[in-house]
Amino acid sequence: MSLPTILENIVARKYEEVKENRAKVSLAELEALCASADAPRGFADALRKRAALKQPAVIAEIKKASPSKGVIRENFNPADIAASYQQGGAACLSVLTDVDFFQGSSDYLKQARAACDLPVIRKDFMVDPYQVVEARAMGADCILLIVASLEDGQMAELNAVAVEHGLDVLVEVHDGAELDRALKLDTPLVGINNRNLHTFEVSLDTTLQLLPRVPADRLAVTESGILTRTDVELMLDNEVYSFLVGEAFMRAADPGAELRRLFF
Ligand SMILES: O=P(O)(O)OC[C@@H](O)[C@@H](O)c1c[nH]c2ccccc12
Repeated sequence: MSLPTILENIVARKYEEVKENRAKVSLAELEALCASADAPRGFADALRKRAALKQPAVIAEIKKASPSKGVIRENFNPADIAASYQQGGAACLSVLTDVDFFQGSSDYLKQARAACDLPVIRKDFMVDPYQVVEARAMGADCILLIVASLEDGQMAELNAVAVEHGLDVLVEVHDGAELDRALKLDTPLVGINNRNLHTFEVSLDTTLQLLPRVPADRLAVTESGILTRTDVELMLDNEVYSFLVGEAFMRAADPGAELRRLFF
């Protein structure tokens, strides 16, 4: 038997976390919180608007640490970073809410969203409809579905709950088989993760190889490992306008200024 990969460990922990959270706040209570939450800001629309003009549509990520890199940023104030990203020209934000592996928090998402006008994706490992409702209750505008960690039926259910709650969905793939499965969902945003979540290997070729197989009515978002102006130009030359970038910004003293420098 082979050892479980990090993705498998995270997903196993998520099922436990959902149980713990449900014992503290019931689904009915979450639904009530959704009713009083700020209206969704239109995550997919914000990206589409930029991409239609052939301008970079950047989802700027707020990430303190990751399993592959350890602590990425010490001076970590989500509200300041969010404001800086908006100044720098971001189209949307991504906030890690996973506590155990990424040192994230739902409070970070709330603080970041309150500090700007940008739509925000809850970056976490969704395995249960409870987490989708929780996402909307904390104010998220979009959720991530990672095909590598979900069955087809689960994905369809999570997607349906998201749509029902006014959330957009970014469905994330890493290879052709996952892309085929992702395309069964009726969602406009397809994320191509250049980082393999089982091995952590990063290659921008992942995006270039899968891109021809993304139908014209979907928006491809290249995710992970975008570090230099050369990386950005490679994507723009291939007509990829949507980007999800974390580390390159998080390591800069001024994350928004680094966004502007890399993209505009
Ligand atoms: O920091 P990077 O290499 O710019 O990557 C950002 C983002 O793509 C990455 O954090 C990510 C992509 N998919 C994920 C799924 C879970 C956690 C994190 C991720």
